[in-house]
Amino acid sequence: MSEQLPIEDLPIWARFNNVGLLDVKITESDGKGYGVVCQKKPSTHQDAIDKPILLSVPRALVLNHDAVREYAKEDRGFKQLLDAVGHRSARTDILLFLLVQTALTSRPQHTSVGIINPWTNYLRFLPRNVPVPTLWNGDERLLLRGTSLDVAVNAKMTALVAEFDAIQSTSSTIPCWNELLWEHRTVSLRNWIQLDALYRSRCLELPRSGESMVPCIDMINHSANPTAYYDEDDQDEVILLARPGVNLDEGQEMTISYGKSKSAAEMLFSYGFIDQASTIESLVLPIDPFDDDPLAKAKRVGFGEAPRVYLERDDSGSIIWKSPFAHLMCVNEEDGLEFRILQDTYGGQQLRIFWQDDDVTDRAKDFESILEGHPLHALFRLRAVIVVQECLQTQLEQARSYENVSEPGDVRPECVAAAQTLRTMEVRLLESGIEALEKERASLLEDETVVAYLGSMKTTEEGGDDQETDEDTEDFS
Ligand SMILES: C[S@@+](CC[C@H](N)C(=O)[O-])C[C@H]1O[C@@H](n2cnc3c(N)ncnc32)[C@H](O)[C@@H]1O
Repeated sequence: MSEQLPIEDLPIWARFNNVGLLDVKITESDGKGYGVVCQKKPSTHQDAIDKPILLSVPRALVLNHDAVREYAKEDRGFKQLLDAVGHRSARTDILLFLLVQTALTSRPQHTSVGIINPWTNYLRFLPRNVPVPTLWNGDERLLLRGTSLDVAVNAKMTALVAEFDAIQSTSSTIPCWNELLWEHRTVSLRNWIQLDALYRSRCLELPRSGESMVPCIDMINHSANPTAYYDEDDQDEVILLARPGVNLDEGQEMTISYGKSKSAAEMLFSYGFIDQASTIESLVLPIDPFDDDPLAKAKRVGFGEAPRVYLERDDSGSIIWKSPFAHLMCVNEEDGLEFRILQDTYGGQQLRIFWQDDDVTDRAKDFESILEGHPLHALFRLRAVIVVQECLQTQLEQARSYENVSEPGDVRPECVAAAQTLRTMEVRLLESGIEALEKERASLLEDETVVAYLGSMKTTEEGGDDQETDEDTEDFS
């Protein structure tokens, strides 16, 4: 990337591009990078007397999937690139656009491809370092061991490398793009990782236009008690407004909420910080089918998404958990589960999941409710409870084993602190989760269908093999 532009020059860029920095300025904010500060008590806007507009951005500057498609209509070269390596997701198309802008800022003089637009220069104002873990160094990422982000961040790094390699290998076969992007090493994997971090940490969910990057409004920081909010007005602009009842003073930092339902792990992953005042206590963990389950592969493929356990503490302090896959893991052919390969109309084959002879493939994500009407539901639930409890226990042991490990090598104190906060929050939730599951297990063991089932199993086993103990019988559940 070419040299970063000083934030003091942003008002000039804003004026050229019709961005209204009304009563606000963008400046350094203590420990949070840049921020938006109220310059004088906001004046009222003619169209909204009681809603002072603090910042307005023309729609033409909003960057989202539609904007990238529009840009491709004007720039045939970019369309060629997009057709060759894009159209995989909105995110990758937007990152591709930003990668090209990055290259254009340090364009070798003789290249002709690529059209300069307002984002080419805006990108030069954005911070090079975003504190998200994908931009932590290898030693810093080790700090995440024992947290739910360990696997997630490693998987993300692998995905970023694969995305970048695919773009490089295909686009280097197009001479003009090879010249701009690769011949002079204008962009690198580091740029791709930076752009991914910028996108994730600066994307806003606009009420009408959906996920978008909006210049200048993306300079506003988060608070659990925000003073401002953004909206889209009838003049086709994205605007920043003071929240009703908020009295802004000169010099006061404006803040918005980045969302109330994000976990600590999501906040750290997407934004690089954890605000304990606004995160919900929740956790997502991977879960693996039993090694000795002959249907393990079919269950994984048929389920159609990564098997997970979701754990959350709700507003009243109660623990809620959910894991449709754990329920699927715990039923088998003898319970009424079946997998069939069906031929589709195009001659292809499809793996379908059947439960009690009903095709439930399209409802697999809701396998917990599928089991609900069954007479042995309590027994299936008990099996799932045991599986999930074990999963939480393993994660808790891992988290604890890294609690007092001394920090490896070259690590920044802010990364140590963020990883520590995450681990502490996750340990607390895991402990509560295990306790709640223990109570549920005890109560299910008293359920009359479970008692009857376990009793019948015991009788059968005593008849067949005198060596079996009560404990073995219980484990079977
Ligand atoms: C949308 S940008 C906001 C502008 C940003 N501060 C900048 O320098 O460009 C989001 C980033 O700002 C920082 N940030 C925002 N709110 C924060 C907060 N409450 N505490 C710490 N960092 C914050 C984080 O680095 C986050 O990834």
